[in-house]
Amino acid sequence: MDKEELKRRAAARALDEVRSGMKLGLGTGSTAKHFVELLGERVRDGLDVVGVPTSEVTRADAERCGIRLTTLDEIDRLDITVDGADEADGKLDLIKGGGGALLREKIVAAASDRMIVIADESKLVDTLGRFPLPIEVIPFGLAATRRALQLAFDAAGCAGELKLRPGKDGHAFVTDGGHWIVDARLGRIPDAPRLAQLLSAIPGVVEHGLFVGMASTLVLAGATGIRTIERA
Ligand SMILES: O=C(CO)[C@H](O)[C@H](O)COP(=O)(O)O
Repeated sequence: MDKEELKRRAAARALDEVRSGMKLGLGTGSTAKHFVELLGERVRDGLDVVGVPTSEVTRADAERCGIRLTTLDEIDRLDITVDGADEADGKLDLIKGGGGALLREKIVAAASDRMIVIADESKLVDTLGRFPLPIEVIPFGLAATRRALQLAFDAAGCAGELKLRPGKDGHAFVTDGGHWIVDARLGRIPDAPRLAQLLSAIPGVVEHGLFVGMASTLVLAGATGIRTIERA
């Protein structure tokens, strides 16, 4: 089956959890975009929800689909965030940020009672790390931040090359928050919670793409059907 069809099926399954009156976090990426489009169809049929987008791209998509939007300055908590992931393991820890929206995605997920992750089954891995780990950094002092990152990788039992993410214009990719992203090719992250802690302690790191203990449900679509994994 076509991968886009699998992503849409996972998105449709997450939509089953949505009720009128809910406040929703709207993720970023090609899978989350399916959710926004399907949600838009339901809104046109009368579903009353309000959303907080996790990127300017998702904001534009949601507006185009007629979804009412708000901000985390106007409301306290969200009922559910629905977002994609670059990788997920069996404990529901994630790598996110392939689309560069990890900072807003993490802020929105942290403000949500539930985070439902939607993906095709190729995103499920035994150990995180095959997908390069996105790390959002401040441009100032980048070389010092890179050295601190390598020390953190050593301390967490992993190693790998760091690459500044290029943008379309050949310069560095700039996030919605005005920062840069370095992608760490680690191959294998043996202890994601430990690495997450070490990365969060580096002054030049704004946020990193390890989402540890945040997802409540993982919806995986495969050729044989939908599998749902709940946090233990
Ligand atoms: O974290 C993300 C964006 O920052 C996305 O959720 C992640 O990259 C997955 O994207 P896709 O659904 O296109 O595979």
